[in-house]
Amino acid sequence: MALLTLESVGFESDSQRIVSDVDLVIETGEFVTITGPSGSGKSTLLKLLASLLTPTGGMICYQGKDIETLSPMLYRREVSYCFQQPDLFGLTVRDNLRFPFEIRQADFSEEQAIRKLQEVDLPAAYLDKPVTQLSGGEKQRVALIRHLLFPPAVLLLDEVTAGLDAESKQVVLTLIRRVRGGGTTIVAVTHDAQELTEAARLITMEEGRVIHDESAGS
Ligand SMILES: Nc1ncnc2c1ncn2[C@@H]1O[C@H](COP(=O)(O)OP(=O)(O)OP(=O)(O)O)[C@@H](O)[C@H]1O
Repeated sequence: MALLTLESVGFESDSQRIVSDVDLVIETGEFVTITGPSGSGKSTLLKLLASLLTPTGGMICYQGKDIETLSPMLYRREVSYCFQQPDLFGLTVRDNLRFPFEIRQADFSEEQAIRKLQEVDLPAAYLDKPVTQLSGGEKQRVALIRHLLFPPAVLLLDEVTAGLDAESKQVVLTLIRRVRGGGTTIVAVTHDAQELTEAARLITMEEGRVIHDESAGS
């Protein structure tokens, strides 16, 4: 089933065309990677999908509905965007993992939070660790599990393994595989060769346009 549909999507800023005429259909459960040279518009396309930017041309539909007509809060629960730089807030890991419960007006489950920490090889004691004491790789692991405590329908990953140490990268890739196995649709911007081999569909961008769109093995 078509989950996300892009029709002639474009984005201009200061009269500069950053994304031009992108037509794509992303089906439920797909794992798509977007690659291409620096400055080719990959992150901008992902931010358009996340509704963090609004297309200046064309339309993006989620389950057949123009995303501009959907509640931003509800859309962001369904379609979760992870930044390259982990966007942690508050004082501790607990503050971050409590957030997804708060926005759903649900009681915080320490057990669920600890289980998620363990999924990314972090011990239960990390719950009360100050975020300032985490390494870059640990911050990214916490940022990712914050997005996954309540699994989204679509996970948008913006170079989440870039700059990570080897151990964190493997932990993150294992997590992404598990998320994929759970049926979440994944769209990942990456330059990383290993991450690229994980995907079933590879989209290449150049100068704001999609120049290749192929399924693995095709
Ligand atoms: N809001 C904006 N206003 C003006 N220019 C922008 C804006 N966002 C991005 N750009 C420019 O658009 C181009 C594409 O940026 P984008 O970050 O999408 O590229 P990218 O393919 O993700 O690059 P990289 O691989 O280096 O992260 C760049 O030249 C960037 O400077």
